[in-house]
Amino acid sequence: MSFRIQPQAPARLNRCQLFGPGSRDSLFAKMAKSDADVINLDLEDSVAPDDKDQARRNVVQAIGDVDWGDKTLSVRINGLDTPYWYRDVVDLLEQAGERLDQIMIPKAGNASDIYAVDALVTAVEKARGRKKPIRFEAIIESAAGICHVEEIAAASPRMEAISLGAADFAASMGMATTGIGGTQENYYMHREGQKYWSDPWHWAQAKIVAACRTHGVLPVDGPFGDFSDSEGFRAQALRSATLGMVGKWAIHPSQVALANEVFSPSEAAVSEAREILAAMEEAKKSGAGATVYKGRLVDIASIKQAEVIVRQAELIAK
Ligand SMILES: CC(=O)SCCNC(=O)CCNC(=O)[C@H](O)C(C)(C)COP(=O)(O)OP(=O)(O)OC[C@H]1O[C@@H](n2cnc3c(N)ncnc32)[C@H](O)[C@@H]1OP(=O)(O)O
Ligand SMILES: O=CC(=O)O
Ligand SMILES: [Mg+2]
Repeated sequence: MSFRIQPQAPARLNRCQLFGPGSRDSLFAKMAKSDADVINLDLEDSVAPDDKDQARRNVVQAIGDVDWGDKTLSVRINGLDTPYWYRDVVDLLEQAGERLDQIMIPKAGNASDIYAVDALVTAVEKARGRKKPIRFEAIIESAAGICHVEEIAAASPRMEAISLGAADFAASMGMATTGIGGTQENYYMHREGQKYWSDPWHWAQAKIVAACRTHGVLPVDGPFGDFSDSEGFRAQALRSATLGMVGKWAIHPSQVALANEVFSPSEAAVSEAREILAAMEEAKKSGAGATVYKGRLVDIASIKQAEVIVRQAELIAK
């Protein structure tokens, strides 16, 4: 056991991140009125090359003009392999108001990618006297990104969240699919005439969760492309939550309520967690480190497990 205490991830709700193209400004007010905890205005892959400049102008304007309530407001800039990203950063920080909370860095491949954006953001913040430091979120969506996810999580004190981007990740890995997340037809085990579908995203998700938890960053599941398949979305989100992720993207408004539901602990789960904490308090009085709750072992580790659920419930109740 390391003597270093595992840092807490930022105490903010991140159950659903709703995306919308920066080129579709008619969506911004609808996004602001949604129940998503985080809004991602996109300058990257949902915006056609010819629309990049207009999308950037739309987003700069909307950051100040739209009432975003108490949501975390994030803009996805273009990748560092494009000619657009530096202009995204400079215009956002020079022209958009202090309401902007976060910049999302796509296709992060190593810590130097985060360092490069950090250097530019830091310079413009100082030059402009911006009071609120911009936070970062990154997307792991390449073979390099997943190999270097731990150094990416640790790359800057600005880092607050990391998502898995299933579409670009699949392409970079050479995966034989055009699906964005979810069950893949050909990824199954076979036994006695039956197919048992497995989860090709599992290992990448688990690796992201471990890197994030090591460095106090929020792990988030990315897009689920088939927005007409709500049960598929729910199943994917439940698996992500079980693995330790705190939320999931919505690429259509119909996915917001689903994500909020899955990443909010149920009343039953919260009651059970509180009962476990109470049972352990009783055990402590008699000097015991372990006791029996509903016929099963609970011990000091169970306190930490229960606290994860209670902390999330308290954040939601705020
Ligand atoms: C792999 C990746 O990089 S994922 C991240 C980048 N991708 C994105 O940002 C895409 C985000 N989503 C979208 O652009 C759109 O939802 C699309 C293109 C998928 C579908 O758009 P539409 O065909 O307009 O969807 P649809 O007709 O079902 O919309 C229903 C309603 O929701 C609204 N709506 C659609 N998308 C959004 C959104 N992202 N946020 C808020 N409202 C939305 C529509 O304006 C419409 O509103 P109305 O009932 O008042 O007319
Ligand atoms: O950017 C997201 C992805 O899935 O790719
Ligand atoms: Mg992508």
